Amino acid sequence: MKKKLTRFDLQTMKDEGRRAVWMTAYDYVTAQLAEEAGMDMLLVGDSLGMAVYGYSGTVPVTMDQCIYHCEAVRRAAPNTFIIGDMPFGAYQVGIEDACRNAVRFHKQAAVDCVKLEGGVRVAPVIKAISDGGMLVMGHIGLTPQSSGAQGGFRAQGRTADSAQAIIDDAHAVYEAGAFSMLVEGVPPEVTKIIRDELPIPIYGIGAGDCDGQVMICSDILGLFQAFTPKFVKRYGDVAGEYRKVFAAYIDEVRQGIFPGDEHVYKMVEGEAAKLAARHNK
Ligand SMILES: Nc1nc(=O)c2c([nH]1)NC[C@@H]1CN(c3ccc(C(=O)N[C@@H](CCC(=O)O)C(=O)O)cc3)CN21
Ligand SMILES: CC(C)C(=O)C(=O)O
Ligand SMILES: [Mg+2]
Repeated sequence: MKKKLTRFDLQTMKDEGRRAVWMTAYDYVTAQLAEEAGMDMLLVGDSLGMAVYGYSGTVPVTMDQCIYHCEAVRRAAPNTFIIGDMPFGAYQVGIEDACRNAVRFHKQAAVDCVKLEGGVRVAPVIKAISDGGMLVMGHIGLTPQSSGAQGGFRAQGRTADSAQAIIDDAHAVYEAGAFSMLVEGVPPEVTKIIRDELPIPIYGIGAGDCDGQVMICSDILGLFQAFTPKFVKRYGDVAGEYRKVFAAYIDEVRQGIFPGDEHVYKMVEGEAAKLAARHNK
C-alpha cells in the first residue's frame, strides 16, 4: 500500500531533484483514481468554484464548499498528501479568523496542509497558522483570488520591477514559516531566482520547471470547456468521451435498445406465473 508523504519526504524529493506531481481533485471518484495512479499530492483547489460550480472566478467560493469537497477527497485518498485551499474570505478578515478556518480544514477535513494566496501582505497570517502547528503552503505570482487587483487572470512578473515584487513575496512567505510554495503564472527566469534563493520546495503552475508541478484536473483531462490557460497541456479528450457516451445512451433509450435483458431483475421461480394468473382473470 502507498505511504502518505510527509513534509520531510517532499523536502528530500526537492533536495534529490525528484519532481513532485500533483493536481486538483474535488470529488471521490477522481481522488480514488489519482491515489491509485500514484499522484504525490492532491489539491482541493478553490478552482472548484469554476471547475465544479460554474462561477467565473474563485472569489464566491465559501469555506463550506471547500470543506465538503476536501472531506470527499480525503475519504477517497487516505494515503495521499492533501492540500486544503483556503478560499477568499477565509483569511482576509483577521488573523484569529484565519487560524480558526485553518483549524477547521484540519479537524473536519483531515488535510495535511492549507494553502493561501499572497506574499508580503499575508506573511503575518502564514506565521500565525504555522505557529499553530499547521503546515502552510504559500501561493504567489498569479493569484486568482485577487484577479480584480491583477487586472484579470494574467501572467505576473514580466518586468524586472514586478518580478522583484514576486521574489520579495517569496522571501516573505518563506520567512513567515511556509514549508513550500506554489508559483503561478510567472516567467521561468523569475521562478529560477526563487528556487535558487530559497531552500524549500517551489512548485509551479505556468511557472516553468520547478520542484514539482500542479495542474487543474479537468484541464489535463480535456474536460473543462470555458477556457484554456496558456500553461495547460491536455493529456486526453474526456469531454469527447462524455459526448460519445451521452449520445449513445440517448440513442439507445430512444430506440428501445437499453435496457436489455441483462439489465432487468428476474422474478423468483414460479412467481411470475402466479402473478400472471391473478391479472389474466
Ligand atoms: N480550469 C482552470 N484552470 C486553471 O488553471 C485555473 C482555473 N480553472 N481557475 C483558477 C485559476 C485561473 N487561472 C487562469 C485562468 C485563465 C488564464 C488565461 O487564460 N490567461 C491567458 C491570458 C489572459 C490575459 O492576458 O488576459 C493566457 O494566455 O494564459 C490563466 C490562468 C488559473 N486557474
Ligand atoms: C493550482 C491553483 C491554480 C489553485 O490554487 C487552485 O486550483 O485552486
Ligand atoms: Mg486556488
